[in-house]
Amino acid sequence: MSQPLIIAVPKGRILAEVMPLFARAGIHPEPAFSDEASRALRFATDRADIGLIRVRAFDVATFVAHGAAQIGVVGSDVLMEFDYSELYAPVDLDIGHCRLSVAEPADMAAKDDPRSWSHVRVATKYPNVTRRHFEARGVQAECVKLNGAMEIAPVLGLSNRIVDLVSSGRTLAENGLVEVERIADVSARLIVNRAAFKTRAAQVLPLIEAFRAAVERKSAA
Ligand SMILES: Nc1ncnc2c1ncn2[C@@H]1O[C@H](COP(=O)(O)OP(=O)(O)OP(=O)(O)O)[C@@H](O)[C@H]1O
Ligand SMILES: O=P(O)(O)OC[C@H]1O[C@H](OP(=O)(O)OP(=O)(O)O)[C@H](O)[C@@H]1O
Repeated sequence: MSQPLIIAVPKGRILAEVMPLFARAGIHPEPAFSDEASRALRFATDRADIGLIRVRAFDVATFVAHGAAQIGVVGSDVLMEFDYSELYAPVDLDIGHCRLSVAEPADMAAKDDPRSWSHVRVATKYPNVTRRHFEARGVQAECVKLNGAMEIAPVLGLSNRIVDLVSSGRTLAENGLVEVERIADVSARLIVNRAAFKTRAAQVLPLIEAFRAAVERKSAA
């Protein structure tokens, strides 16, 4: 038999939504996979031809782009940030919905007009997306790279604005911030390494179809 395909899945918040999707696609991981306390990184499934690895959300794209895993599940926010040409994203999985937005302190927003900006200092986990977004409208963005807790940066003077994911808006509100511009809507995608897509088509294509059908079954339910 050929080598098992490796699917990279992000730990953290998407995992809970990924599990039912995998079940609908006919893939059942060993129990330790959904146990966040487990220290294992690699997991078997009930299919001998499919193994899973559980890695950080931003690293899923890197593992798949370099061919260390052939398939992955990752937010479109991560794909936008890395822009890897080695990745093909054939299926929108309709999970992990949120948006990537610019936010600033509420008192600043009350007197602010985004059309007047020429230079902004932004704390973000997404410096590439942020620079591209502002460049497209003639604004120079100076980015301070953080890996989390962006919302605390403005009040401490680290930046005057942030670019981060927003879902309910609760994190912004509890930190005195308001959303002033939406950069993109985000959802999780199935990604495939382009080389594996060609060289292992017999294994990869049925799996893409299984995930497509799993998403359709969910929206029909
Ligand atoms: N509030 C949210 N609502 C819905 N989806 C979200 C939300 N925040 C993040 N996501 C999606 O989940 C992915 C992983 O986010 P998560 O917050 O679990 O990562 P993280 O904890 O920052 O990851 P890590 O600690 O591994 O760097 C994001 O890339 C995004 O696509
Ligand atoms: O609009 P809300 O519903 O409040 O969601 C937005 C928050 O969710 C994400 O963080 P997460 O909770 O994943 O924690 P993190 O800072 O560890 O990434 C994101 O970075 C925001 O901080």
